[in-house]
Amino acid sequence: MSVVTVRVPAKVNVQLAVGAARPDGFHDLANVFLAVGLHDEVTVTPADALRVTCEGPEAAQVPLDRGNLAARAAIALAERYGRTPDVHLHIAKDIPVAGGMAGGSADGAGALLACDALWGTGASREELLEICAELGSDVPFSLVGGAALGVGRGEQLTALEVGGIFHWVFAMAGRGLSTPAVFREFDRLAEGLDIPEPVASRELLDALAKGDPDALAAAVSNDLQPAALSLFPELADTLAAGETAGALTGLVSGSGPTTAFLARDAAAAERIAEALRASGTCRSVRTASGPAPGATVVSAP
Ligand SMILES: C[C@](O)(CO)[C@H](O)COP(=O)(O)OP(=O)(O)OC[C@H]1O[C@@H](n2ccc(N)nc2=O)[C@H](O)[C@@H]1O
Ligand SMILES: Nc1ncnc2c1ncn2[C@@H]1O[C@H](COP(=O)(O)OP(=O)(O)OP(=O)(O)O)[C@@H](O)[C@H]1O
Repeated sequence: MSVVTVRVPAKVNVQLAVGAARPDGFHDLANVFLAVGLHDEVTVTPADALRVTCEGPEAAQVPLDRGNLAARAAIALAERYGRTPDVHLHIAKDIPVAGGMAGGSADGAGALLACDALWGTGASREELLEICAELGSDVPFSLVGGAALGVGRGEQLTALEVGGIFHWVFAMAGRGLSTPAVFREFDRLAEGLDIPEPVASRELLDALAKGDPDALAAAVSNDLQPAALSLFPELADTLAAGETAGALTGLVSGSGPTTAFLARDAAAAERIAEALRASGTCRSVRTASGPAPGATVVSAP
């Protein structure tokens, strides 16, 4: 009997520039991802048939059928290598569900790497990244971690240099937001407007390379934020509470509704977290720093 466990980080989008809707319904992006130290762990064990279980405070919201991204990853890898995906996938979930932090994508990348190690397929990194891109736009980044610019629908990655550790506070909201619904709201708000091609900000890339939190705070942006706020107006109160508490900046993480606050250092992050907890404007608060490594095998036979 063998068992493989893979640890996978969450992400925050420090820049999310969104272009007009494409004919296939997706949007071209300039998506600057930063992996942060909140993790899910996916453990894979041989079994008689494919089975998914999940533990963690939000486990009840995670689908356990073949729609789970971890199950889809196992099926995709098995198909490619002409075998059956007879495994038990267990997810220890710490990344908020439907929070805009790529929790499902993390489980997809984690299951892929875990099954690959268990089955010894010998798949190349490129092949694994190709399967990730088929599973979802955020999944390739969950595999590679660190910091990267994603173009196309976000799946075509270039690794970015990061010159320091950035300290973040994440405020989890009382309910989730659906990613497709937020993109649809973006389209509605963009109606009649001329949407420019999405491009990465030079100032932002320089701030990351220098590891300079003040410069990063001045350069972050999220084109999905107005859409997320339109669907979830109370997020404005959370953003205001974080900024009042001394965050260098606050923004919606990806499609939301998690809000992310950049702090100057770890002590400031703890102070901001305490103030956010006391503000009553969010369900829970976590601190985490980044960049964090991508999907990593932490225990294997
Ligand atoms: C908002 C982000 O999390 C930012 O990193 C991602 O763009 C979303 O990535 P994801 O959750 O992996 O998204 P996918 O599973 O690929 O797509 C879900 C849905 O989001 C919308 N979508 C996603 C990515 C993209 N570039 N354009 C889109 O319009 C589409 O409606 C799509 O059907
Ligand atoms: N392993 C999984 N974990 C969580 N949700 C999953 C998983 N697999 C499929 N889902 C489905 O995907 C939906 C979105 O969940 P997820 O946690 O990935 O959102 P998200 O963090 O907002 O994603 P992203 O930041 O990539 O847009 C959930 O509501 C759930 O129905």
